[in-house]
Amino acid sequence: EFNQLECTDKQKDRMEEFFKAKRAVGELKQDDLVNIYELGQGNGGVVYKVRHKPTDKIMARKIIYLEVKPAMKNQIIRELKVLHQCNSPYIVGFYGAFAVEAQISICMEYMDGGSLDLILKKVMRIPEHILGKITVAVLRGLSYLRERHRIMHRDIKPSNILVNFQGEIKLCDFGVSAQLIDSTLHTFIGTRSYMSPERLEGAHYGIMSDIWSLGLSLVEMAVGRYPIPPPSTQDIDNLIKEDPLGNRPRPEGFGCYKGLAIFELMEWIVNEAPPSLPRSHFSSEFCDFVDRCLKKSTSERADLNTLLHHPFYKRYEAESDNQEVSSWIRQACGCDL
Ligand SMILES: O=c1[nH]ccc2cc(OC[C@@H]3CCNC3)c(Cl)cc12
Repeated sequence: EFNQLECTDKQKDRMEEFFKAKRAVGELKQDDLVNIYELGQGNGGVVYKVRHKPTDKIMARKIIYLEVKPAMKNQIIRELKVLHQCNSPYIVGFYGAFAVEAQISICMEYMDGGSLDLILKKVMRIPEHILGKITVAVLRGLSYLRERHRIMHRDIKPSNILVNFQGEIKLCDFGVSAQLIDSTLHTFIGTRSYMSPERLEGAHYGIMSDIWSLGLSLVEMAVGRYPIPPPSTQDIDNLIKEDPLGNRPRPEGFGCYKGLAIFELMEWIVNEAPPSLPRSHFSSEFCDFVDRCLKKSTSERADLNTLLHHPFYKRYEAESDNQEVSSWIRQACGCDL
């Protein structure tokens, strides 16, 4: 069976290409980078599309503003160096990190399809067969981080899953630097939480918390809105009936229902039943997959290995070409020229 840590020849070639480009770039310096435009905000920083002048290489640069003591800043830069060893077809490439005054810059592989939260803003929903490929990439990315680096992601959500026009799907913004995590914990801003009940309750949490976040992200991307409080079956029928293919651009104000305040939302996640997918619109394997990810008790929740043997994962892990995702991303970005 396909060991989720092995790569196809095509994936090996693409990673070799990246290493070659990275060697040409060498040591990153602030003055060698020029901003092209802002790609997005969130996760404690702003991400820019930048050009590395000496090599003309296009990169994504995340800038995090941190008022920390120099000793802590140096520790963060030192810990981020582990990213040089994080090489997988399912993890976004890393060129390097550096600090200038209160700014920490993390330079990464540019993904021209952007992050899935931005894609969701453009289309109504993501179809099940694309979510199947996303699931394969996320589970393989989580396996890689656990098997090779003994770390969990800590922040699985649509905005940390990136896609490109070649149809590749990769994870970014995982918690590799303990100091960076500590320094940014108090700065949480946001109106939604993908955190698991046990994590919200302050209990110990681990990889099983990433599984919950994956389940919640899949329900959101399948239905087309953040799924807490759970949309009624009527809501879902309206969401899907009015646009069965889920490709019409989102009308203004759609989906940003008058949501719960963030604290009420966290209370809901801890106290109420988890969201689920309606079997009327999604395959039973997909519904069962998210149900196993969204068990509130970690002892009932499926772990990574169980999910790697689930029929929903099995249905998509065999396909090795990215063609289907590539054409869907292009049409979603309105770029199928
Ligand atoms: O191309 C990218 N490479 C690495 C990170 C990255 C992050 C991005 O967006 C992240 C923000 C966070 C919240 N919404 C979008 C985009 Cl839009 C492209 C890239």
